[in-house]
Amino acid sequence: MSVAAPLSSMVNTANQPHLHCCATCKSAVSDDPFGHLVRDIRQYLGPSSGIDSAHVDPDQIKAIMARYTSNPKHWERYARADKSRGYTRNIVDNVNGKANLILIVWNPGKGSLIHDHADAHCIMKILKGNLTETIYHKPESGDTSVHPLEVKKETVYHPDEVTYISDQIGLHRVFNPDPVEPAMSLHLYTPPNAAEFGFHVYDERTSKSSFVPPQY
Ligand SMILES: N[C@@H](CS(=O)O)C(=O)O
Ligand SMILES: [Fe+2]
Repeated sequence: MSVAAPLSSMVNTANQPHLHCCATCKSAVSDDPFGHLVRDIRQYLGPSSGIDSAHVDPDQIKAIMARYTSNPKHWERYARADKSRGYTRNIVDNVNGKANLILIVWNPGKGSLIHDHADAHCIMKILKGNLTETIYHKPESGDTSVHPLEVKKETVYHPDEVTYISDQIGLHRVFNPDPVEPAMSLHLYTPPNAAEFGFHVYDERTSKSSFVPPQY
């Protein structure tokens, strides 16, 4: 009488993607942790396109981003760099129109201008290298007096750390302090206001703001 061999002895699984159960969505997923992160964000923000930032809990998105462990193999296909710019924004997903998920490559020694976030949530996770974030107090609306922006906080973030900013917290500037190596970070903006309506940059010495229209 023959006895059925266990499945594992009959199938060579060495080159197959490993399948396991997704703890969040309870379905089988292949071993694609970055894809899984994107799916978890999509699932949290929901499949419909009704947008209301007040209904989004940034701590939930921070937690989703925090439980992903960065590995360049997962996301290097998005990490396009342009040496002629300070940093390059690569769109990963539009989360059903509810957000922009963007992988930024920061050239060595380069950073963003001081900016607001167009009344949206911004969650940032470091994927590679270190990034310095300087947060500034946002001038009162209607305050046209000329004075330097006041620094609220400066922090150096390391791989896999996650941080959050909104216009309620302040303005910020992000900078790659490494003189040689690029740094990478993942940013989620929800709702995608800056891309749709524009945002403001600020002069550090005068606090004067300038509107930056959406870039198409
Ligand atoms: N919010 C900036 C990047 S950063 O400085 O956080 C942008 O999307 O261009
Ligand atoms: Fe920002």
